[in-house]
Amino acid sequence: MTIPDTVALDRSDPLASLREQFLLPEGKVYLDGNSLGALPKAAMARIEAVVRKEWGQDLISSWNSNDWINLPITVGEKIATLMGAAPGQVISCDNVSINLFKLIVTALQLQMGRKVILTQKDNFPTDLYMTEGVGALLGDQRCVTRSVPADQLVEAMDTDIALLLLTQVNFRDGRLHDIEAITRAAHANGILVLWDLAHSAGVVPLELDRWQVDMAVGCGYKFLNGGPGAPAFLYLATRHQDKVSQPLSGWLGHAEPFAFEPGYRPAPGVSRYLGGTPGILGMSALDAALDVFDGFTIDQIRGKSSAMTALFIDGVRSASECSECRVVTPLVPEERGSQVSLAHPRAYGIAQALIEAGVVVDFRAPDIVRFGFSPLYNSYRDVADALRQLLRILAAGEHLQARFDTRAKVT
Ligand SMILES: Cc1ncc(COP(=O)(O)O)c(C=O)c1O
Ligand SMILES: Nc1c(O)cccc1C(=O)C[C@H](N)C(=O)O
Repeated sequence: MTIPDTVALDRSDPLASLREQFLLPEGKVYLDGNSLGALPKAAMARIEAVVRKEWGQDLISSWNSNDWINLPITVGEKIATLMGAAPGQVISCDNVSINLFKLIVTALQLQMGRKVILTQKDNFPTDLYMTEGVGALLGDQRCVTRSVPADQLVEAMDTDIALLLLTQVNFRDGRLHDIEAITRAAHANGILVLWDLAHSAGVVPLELDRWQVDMAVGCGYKFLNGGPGAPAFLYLATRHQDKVSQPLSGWLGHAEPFAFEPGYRPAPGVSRYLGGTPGILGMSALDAALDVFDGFTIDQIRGKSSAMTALFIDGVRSASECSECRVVTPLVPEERGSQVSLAHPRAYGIAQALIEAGVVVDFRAPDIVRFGFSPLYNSYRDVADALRQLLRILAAGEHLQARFDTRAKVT
C-alpha cells in the first residue's frame, strides 16, 4: 500500500495552528492523548504563575484575590460549554471514581423503591468497581448491579432498574454509544442515566441538556489536556438538584463553609458535590488547558478526529502487512470515538516496537494496540508516520523479538 500524502490535508486543516500551543516531545508521534493529553504551553505558564505569584506571594489571600474558591465552578462552566450543558450543572472536582460514587448514591436516593444498577459487562473497570463498592456499602436490599453485553442493554431495561451507568466510548475498542437513543429508552422505563464521558469530553459533540441526560462524569486529563491526575468533572441536570444531598458531605459543599457550623447544610445546586479543598495547581492547569478550545467548535474537532481515524483505518485495511490485524473499532465514523484499536495476537510486541520507534501508543490486554488521535495537536502527518512505522515493524517482524515478551506494569 502507499502511505497517504498528508501535506494537503495538513495545509487545509482549520485546527493546524493549535499544534503550536502544545509542548510535544521532539521526534515522537504522540498517539496516547486518550490516556494522558499533551501539555498545553498555557498550562505550563499558568502553573508557573500560580506557584510563583499566587502561592509564593499572595498566599492565603489567593482564595479570594485570585478567586481560587470559585475555580471548581469556573472550570466546570468551561467544560459545560463543550458538552451542551447550560450553566449551573457542571462542577470540576475529585476524580471520575469519586464522582461516580457520589452520583450513583444520588441516583439510588432519587429512585427509592428501585435498586438495580444496569451497566455494560466491559465498561471501564472503575465504573464496575464503584457500583460493587456502593452495593457492598448499602447491601443488596438497596443496591444490586446487573451487567450485560452492549447489545443486550435495551432489552435488559425494566422497572426494577434505578440507574443505567454507561461509558459512551469504550476504552478498549473505541465503540461509541448513541447517548440520545439509549437515554430515551431508559427514560421510557423510568430509569435515570449516568454517562461516563472520559473518552468523549473535548472530542465528541455532546448535547447533554437536549438529550435529557440526568448525570455525567468525565476526565480532565485525556482530551481536555489538564495534566496527570487533573481534576475530573460531574454533571447533574438542574431538575435533579436540591432534591437529595450527596453522600460525601464535605465542608466546601456546605451552604456556608466559612460559618463553620457543626451541622451539614448542603450548598444550593451542583456546588454541594464539592467535598474538601480542591488541588489548585492541577485545577489551574486544567483551567488554562480549556482555553485552547476557544474559537473552535466541537464539530470542527469531531470532523478532524473522524478524518484521522478513517485515514488510519483505511491504511491498515489496505495493507498486506496488516493481514493479521483486526480493526476492532467500528468502521462507521459515527459509531466510534477518537481512537483506533487493532487486535493482534502479538499486540504487546507491536505496541512496544512502535514506542521504541517513537510512536507512542498503548496496549490493552489481552490483544489490543490503541492509537488515540487528538485533533488539537495531532496532524495528518502523524497518522501517516504511525502507519509507516506500523507497516515497517510488521514487515520486519520486529514485534516478534524476544525482548517484547514481558509486559510493562503501566502501559
Ligand atoms: C472510561 C473511564 N472512566 C474512568 C477513568 C478514570 O477514572 P479516575 O479519574 O477515577 O482515575 C478512565 C481512565 O482511567 C476511563 O477510561
Ligand atoms: N489514568 C491513568 C493512569 O493514571 C495511568 C495510566 C493510564 C491511565 C488511564 O487513564 C487509562 C485510561 N483510562 C484507559 O482508557 O485505559
